[in-house]
Amino acid sequence: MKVLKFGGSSVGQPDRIRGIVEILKKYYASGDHFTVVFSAFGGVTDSLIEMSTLAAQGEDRYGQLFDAFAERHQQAITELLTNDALRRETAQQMRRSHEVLKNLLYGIFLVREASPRTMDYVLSFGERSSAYIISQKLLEAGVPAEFLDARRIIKTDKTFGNAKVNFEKSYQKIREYYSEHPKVQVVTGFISSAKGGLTTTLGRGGSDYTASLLAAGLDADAIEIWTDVSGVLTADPRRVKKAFTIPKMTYAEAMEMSHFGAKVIYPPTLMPALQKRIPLYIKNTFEPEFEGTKVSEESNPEGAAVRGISSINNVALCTVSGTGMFGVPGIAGRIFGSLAAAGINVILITQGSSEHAISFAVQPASADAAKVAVEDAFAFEIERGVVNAVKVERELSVVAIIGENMRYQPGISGRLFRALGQNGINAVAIAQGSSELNVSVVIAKEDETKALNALHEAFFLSDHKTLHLFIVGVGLIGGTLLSQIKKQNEYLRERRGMEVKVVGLANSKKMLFDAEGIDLENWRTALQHAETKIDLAVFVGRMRDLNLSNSIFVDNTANSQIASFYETILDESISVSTPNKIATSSGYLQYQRLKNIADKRGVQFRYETNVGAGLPVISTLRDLIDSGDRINKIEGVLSGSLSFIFNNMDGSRPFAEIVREAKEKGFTEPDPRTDLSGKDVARKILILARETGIALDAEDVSLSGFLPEGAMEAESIEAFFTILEEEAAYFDGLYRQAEKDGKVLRMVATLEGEKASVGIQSVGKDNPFYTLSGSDNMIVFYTDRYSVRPLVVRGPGAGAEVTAAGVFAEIIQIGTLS
Ligand SMILES: NC(=O)C1=CN([C@@H]2O[C@H](COP(=O)(O)OP(=O)(O)OC[C@H]3O[C@@H](n4cnc5c(N)ncnc54)[C@H](O)[C@@H]3O)[C@@H](O)[C@H]2O)C=CC1
Ligand SMILES: N[C@@H](CC=O)C(=O)O
Ligand code: NA
Repeated sequence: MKVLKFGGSSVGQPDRIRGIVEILKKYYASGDHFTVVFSAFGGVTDSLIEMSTLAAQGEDRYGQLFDAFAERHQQAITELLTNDALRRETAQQMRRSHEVLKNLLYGIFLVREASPRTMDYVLSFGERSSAYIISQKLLEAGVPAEFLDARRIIKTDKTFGNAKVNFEKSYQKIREYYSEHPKVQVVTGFISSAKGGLTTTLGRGGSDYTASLLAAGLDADAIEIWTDVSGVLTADPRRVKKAFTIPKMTYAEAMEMSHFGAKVIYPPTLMPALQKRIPLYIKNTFEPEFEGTKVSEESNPEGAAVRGISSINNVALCTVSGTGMFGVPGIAGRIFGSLAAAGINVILITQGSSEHAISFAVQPASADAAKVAVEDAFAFEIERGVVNAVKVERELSVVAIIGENMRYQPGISGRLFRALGQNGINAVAIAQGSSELNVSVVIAKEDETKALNALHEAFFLSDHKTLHLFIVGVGLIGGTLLSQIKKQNEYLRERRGMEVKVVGLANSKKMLFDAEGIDLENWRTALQHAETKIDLAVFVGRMRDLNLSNSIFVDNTANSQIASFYETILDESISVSTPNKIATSSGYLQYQRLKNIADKRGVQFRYETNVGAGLPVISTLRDLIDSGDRINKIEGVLSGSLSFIFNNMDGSRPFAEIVREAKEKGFTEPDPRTDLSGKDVARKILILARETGIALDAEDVSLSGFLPEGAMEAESIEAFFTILEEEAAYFDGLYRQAEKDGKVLRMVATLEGEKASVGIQSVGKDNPFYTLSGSDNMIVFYTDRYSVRPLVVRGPGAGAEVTAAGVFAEIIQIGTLS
């Protein structure tokens, strides 16, 4: 025997009922024995409450509500039943029943009173109507169904509104009734009766309770709760898009999930079934083939540690503290005794081992009453200053991870707090049940959704996460990065379980946001037509307000203003990845500060492409240092554009033309003067010095350039090119001089001890830099371990594809770390 229950919105409309009838026909055909419980049609219970409230207030508007109620049921009969005789009979029976309700409401209207006892009677019309109509429909569909008014079998006391069940008597009645009625019983949920035939109701979740009582009374094999969601999900799908159905969970886990807000089942009412260990299935009326969730006593110590994540959206945290609490027995008893006496429900309790403070969370509406209750109880101590006034903090949420297997697996809390920390979410209070069934953390309410998503990723999708990118600068590097992301997204999704979403985009004119991810097919047009002018303060504000997990800010500009926002961004616990060298090569203190803020916030500040573009230069240096090597000297060709230019000088073309080509190939900075002056190289060796641990500033790098005097005074890039053209002979002379000696020109940067220098050199065949070609960079590390032969990193050190790829790889690394 199985007990099925269909509730609320899954019995909202006639076509949904037809779907349920299909499900039940299959059951019947399969030969299974079953009985089925129905709630009132969706919204009906609320409207019954409203009409009786209006009637009790003497408002004759109740009549309109009643008419709509009667009409809705008649309509359902007309739409559902096709057999004329059956339809007429059903309609008539309903009219008779509703006539009673109408008289009842009139009575309420006359005496201006709807007592709980009367209310229960009024409410019973909801379930009696739905179950009756559906039983008739089943009959018509060929299922030998029979309407059963649960008042005949479920017996309670007279606590109207929330009656206490007399289990023995009810079970006996259930067994008797079912043994005498072999047809498929279609039962009213929620309603019951007390001595004298008085109608009672079973309180919140009442129809689940009815199913549970029937199952216990009949020693059923299973209960199926059919609803409009696909079982119990790993998290609330409205907040966590990637939530998925939990296939199996224990009763204890299900209870814990529902305590923390998962509204799918209401376990207190399921107790009778749980006591008899009857497994419970939660299934979706809209997806009947889907397995849903099985709740039973089977535990699976091998399975995932965390079963689900849940939250309570709005709580207040009250803290009782004071020196007078230390080592004094009975304090907790008095606090919670006073709350119980005031009828205040406590959601969560935490106590520091110092015993100086006890905090508890309550519904915000109870916070003031809780404060008064506890302060009254401790009036004497408060007066003497040994206990402080109760502190109340509001606008908080509780998030909880739930699972029986947590007790077998160490490191769960570590993962929990790491996920929260990396997303800048502060834990206001922490509680862990000693059963280890849940760990709850109180956080700011505004962080709730982000926390749920971060935790969901950390526990369920460790091989699946979404990175949220905010990209400023969509020129050469930024634009290339976007097309690389677009091309690679599918691979990342499928092979790395990583979704890269660009949620913010800006150039020097406009900015654009889409929390669902900007379409990378059309971003150019979308950005061009975006409504909002660029304002980086506003951009950063949006990042903060969107509050998305795994947010990364990517700066693909060469702009110093953008760089000046890194501090705020990192402080918001958002990682930064950038090819822009401004922040890392400006003031040393600011550079240090950014690194420290990133450390403090547990986020990443990364800029590998600052030196050698996509080549692994900074990471190699870090690895050497971290593993205990000592850097004695770094020597390098660090400019891709200068490399290209020198490698292409052969006396046949004017210098300016080669520089133009370097610019067109995307090797130069947006302003090529930065490259040609040697400034870009100076910045790079400065960054390497800093990474090595040497506190240098830009003016400490000695730079000797090779441009003719006055060239850098050019007022624009074009004017600069004109000078380069005019000075063709000068550049040709440089080349010819080197060539005569069998040498080539190289701009070489050196860091030795604490001295950094940059200058042009003519190098011969014996020099390792001689063989470089194209836009090659070469960085040579002389260290204690690499002393006889140095460690060398070499390859193209500029260009759109390699640089964007370096940024992209860095983004993925940040994502993997978070
Ligand atoms: N080209 C290369 O090989 C390498 C370049 N880099 C660095 O990459 C960065 C980008 O270079 P490119 O893409 O060539 O520059 P670009 O000039 O092509 O693009 C710059 C982008 O930044 C935007 N932008 C500028 N100022 C802005 C502001 N105030 N607010 C918002 N957006 C602004 C522009 O609209 C444009 O979209 C530079 O910092 C450069 O040093 C680093 C390594 C290699
Ligand atoms: N303009 C730079 C690009 C890399 O930072 C260069 O030429 O090396
Ligand atoms: Na690099």
